[in-house]
Amino acid sequence: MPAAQPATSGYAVELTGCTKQFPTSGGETYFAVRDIDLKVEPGRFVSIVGPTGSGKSTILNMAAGLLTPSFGEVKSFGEPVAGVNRRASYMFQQDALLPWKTVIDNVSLGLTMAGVSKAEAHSESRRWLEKVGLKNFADRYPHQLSGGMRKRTAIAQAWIVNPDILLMDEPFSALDVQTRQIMENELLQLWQESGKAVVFITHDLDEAIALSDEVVILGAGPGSTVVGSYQIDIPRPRDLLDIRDDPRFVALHREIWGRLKVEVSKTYENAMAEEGEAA
Ligand SMILES: Nc1ncnc2c1ncn2[C@@H]1O[C@H](COP(=O)(O)OP(=O)(O)OP(=O)(O)O)[C@@H](O)[C@H]1O
Repeated sequence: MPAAQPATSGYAVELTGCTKQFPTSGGETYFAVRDIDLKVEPGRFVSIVGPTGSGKSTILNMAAGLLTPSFGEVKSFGEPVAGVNRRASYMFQQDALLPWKTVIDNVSLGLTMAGVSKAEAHSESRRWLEKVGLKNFADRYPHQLSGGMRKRTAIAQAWIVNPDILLMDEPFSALDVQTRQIMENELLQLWQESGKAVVFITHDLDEAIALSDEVVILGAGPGSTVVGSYQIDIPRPRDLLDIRDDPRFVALHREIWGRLKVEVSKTYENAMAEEGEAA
């Protein structure tokens, strides 16, 4: 199995002064994010929350090495990220399961692509399928799974390669509320015993507070920047099914939402103004 690479010095993810601009169809430049500083220590769970279009996915893509910043620098464990960040696995909102492959072959993919034999990859996949409660579904195809089961498969697929960093872009947003809370609990259990860094994007402030050690807030775009960073000092282990009644959760939610709602309102007002101009 590919062992986790030795943790060299530095943060698991470190963005310094990162700006990303895109060309617009009118030949102008659009600043998605500006001067982003983000530091994620190894083993920490950090969520990024912000209004729609504030650049959350852009930041995650820069951490993954899928996008290069226009200005600034991205490092992972002290090394500049050039090309795909090999220390990280990525989990998208839409899972990346291959419909023509069984669950076990989907989970094995990262290992077989790394040159591990199919027998060994299957044996490791079975261990992971047991961990995520899918051991009796190894021979099913993705279309035969519920939404929660697909997410469990995607989690096993991302974790089996033993990355040091998990980059998760709204992984549970398509699930119903109950399944989502169960998946969040399962993710936390896996993460707690793993020592991996997680960067988690969500629109849902409840989810961000419940899961994280730190919640980072992005401001309204264009040219979004980090407008707040909050340490979530709710003790672990946490039971996510009851955490929303915890007085500390309620207090943190009030404080962070007080900041976030200003940015959400600005985004809404900007969108209305643009619609007005276009009319
Ligand atoms: N490849 C691209 N070309 C041009 N503009 C882009 C590109 N990718 C992103 N953008 C723009 O950059 C801004 C930030 O996009 P991004 O998807 O990172 O935001 P987000 O916060 O993840 O959005 P959402 O919450 O809606 O998922 C948006 O205005 C988007 O339209």
